[in-house]
Amino acid sequence: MNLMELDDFHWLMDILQTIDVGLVVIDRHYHVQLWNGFMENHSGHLASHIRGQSLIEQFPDLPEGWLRRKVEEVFALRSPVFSSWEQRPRLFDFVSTRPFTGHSVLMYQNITLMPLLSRSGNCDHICIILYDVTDAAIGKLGLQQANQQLKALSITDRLTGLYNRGHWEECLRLEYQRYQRTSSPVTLMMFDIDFFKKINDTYGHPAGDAVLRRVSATLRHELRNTDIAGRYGGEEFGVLLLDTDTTTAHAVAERLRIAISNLLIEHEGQQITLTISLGLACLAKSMANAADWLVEADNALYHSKRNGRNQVTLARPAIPLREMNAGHLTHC
Ligand SMILES: Nc1nc2c(ncn2[C@@H]2O[C@H](COP(=O)(O)OP(=O)(O)OP(=O)(O)O)[C@@H](O)[C@H]2O)c(=O)[nH]1
Repeated sequence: MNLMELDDFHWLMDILQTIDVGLVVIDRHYHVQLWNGFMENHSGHLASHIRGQSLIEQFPDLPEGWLRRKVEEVFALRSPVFSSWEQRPRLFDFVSTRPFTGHSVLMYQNITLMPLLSRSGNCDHICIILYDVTDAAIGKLGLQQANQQLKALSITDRLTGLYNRGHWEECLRLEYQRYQRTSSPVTLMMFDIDFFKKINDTYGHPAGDAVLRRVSATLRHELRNTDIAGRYGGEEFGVLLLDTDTTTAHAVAERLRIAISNLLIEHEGQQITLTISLGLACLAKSMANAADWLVEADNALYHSKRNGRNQVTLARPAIPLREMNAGHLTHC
């Protein structure tokens, strides 16, 4: 090596040592041959101590199975392999201190595994290149989280926490379409608080809001996770009871009716009781679209209202469910 080449070599070594990227060279037995300054700083292991040692033994937390698969792939194909933080957040559990917030988090890493060929063309070593992409990853994750929160807000009714009308109607259309493919029973339950205007007028609007929140909480408590509940209007609610035929839907509706009629809502020293009227419509092939389905359930609900409130009616033909219990069960 002449003097010029020696200078070049020293510069290269300086660069490798100080570059803000992790560089590790391993042989076929996973023994470390090169460990640069970045790796020393973040791992706490000096190059002089780790050189010649097994990477796997020195770092028991490494994802060994994943690393071995990737390394063997690089040796076999003699071409680089890349893994982004989105596929696997990190190879080494290094802590990163974020410059702007001073907040410590585990470092997110992009990884490249590169085959190193000897002058005779053999591939007996691999270089692991490790990029600290923590800031980009945290930024992207934050954005994703903000987008999820925005989406949740855009489909949620502020007062009750149930789905808002727009999103719930979208679910109604999707369930209608799903039924065309699967024909599995699905029942729509619409209900409305009885004499809600009187509650507002007697106890005040904030008390009315408290009633709406409590009714929604009771509804959530009575439903299965798969049921889809939304606030349809002021004091009207819609629930899609999935995989539920008329008989089961009736049991759900009655349970809800009784639970609501048993509520005693305390608001600023006042005790409020209430009832609801319900309508059920099991989806049938004869219904031309989701709007038809909704009309059927709404008609059943208004039948309950006209018939004295605090009761359940099944659509087509409108039958109060008290009669169903007496043996007049009609399926739609
Ligand atoms: N507190 C409160 N009241 C609301 C809200 N949205 C709608 N309302 C009220 O709900 C009441 C609905 O009254 P009506 O449509 O006459 O129905 P109702 O008094 O429940 O009578 P029936 O449905 O026939 O039993 C109106 O007074 C609305 O102002 C809300 O978000 N909060």
